[in-house]
Amino acid sequence: MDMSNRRILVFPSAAELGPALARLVTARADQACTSDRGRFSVGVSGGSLVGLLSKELTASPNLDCSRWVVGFCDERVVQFSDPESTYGLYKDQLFSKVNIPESGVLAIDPTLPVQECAEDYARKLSEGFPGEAIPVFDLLLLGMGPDGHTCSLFPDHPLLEETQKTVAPISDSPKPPPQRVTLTLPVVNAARCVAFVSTGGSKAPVLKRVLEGGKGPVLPAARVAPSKGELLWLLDEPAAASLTVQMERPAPGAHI
Ligand SMILES: O=C1O[C@H](COP(=O)(O)O)[C@@H](O)[C@H](O)[C@H]1O
Repeated sequence: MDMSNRRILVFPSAAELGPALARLVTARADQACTSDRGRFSVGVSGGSLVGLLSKELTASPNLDCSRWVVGFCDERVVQFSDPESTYGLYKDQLFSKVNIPESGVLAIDPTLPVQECAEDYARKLSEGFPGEAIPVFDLLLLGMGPDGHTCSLFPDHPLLEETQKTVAPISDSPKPPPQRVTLTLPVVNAARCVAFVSTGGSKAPVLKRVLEGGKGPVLPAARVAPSKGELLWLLDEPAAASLTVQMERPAPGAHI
């Protein structure tokens, strides 16, 4: 796997990582909005990212999201009012506080059975990325669980081998809730930039395996390798504690 486009950026703590993440998102948004595309497409993940991203973006001065298209890297098939709903959390913490147009948020329909929900979300993505055989996001923001899963792509799961669908249903997620929809690896690896955000010492052992290799099957997060885009890992010191690979420690306020 070609790792020449991979950068590992380490910040003293999540408190320093957060503003750097916001600078990354806003810089990529400005770049995309002033390109021929005239808009910024970003895919967001759930879990710990929701709070961090929402806090930092809502604190960003003069944030203009009017030309953003937001998709979900994965989503739990539960009602939006359920605390497990990633959309529900972002709606409360981010979408309701910034000027993202409602039409710019590509959300699942949680009233559908999981298979139809995935098909419906795939159709929304296809309509949201007209003329693209596979949606090419400007930026995907990913998390990683302590088992090495990313999106809702879990270790040893057959969905890791999906090559045709852009969105897949999963009804046996080892992490609750069991029913979810997820972008597939071909979509993740087609993005212009993929940024993982991983913080805390509990992630250190899995990060070592994902970023440095080792025995055992390749974990889902280690299969993320954008074919033409960049791959960034934003870590805090506790998460990076066991790593011996080359890392960057950006100066405070630096653009990444
Ligand atoms: O279940 C999920 O977990 C992953 C990782 O979450 P984290 O809380 O460990 O950061 C997340 O990226 C994914 O979107 C979510 O559905």
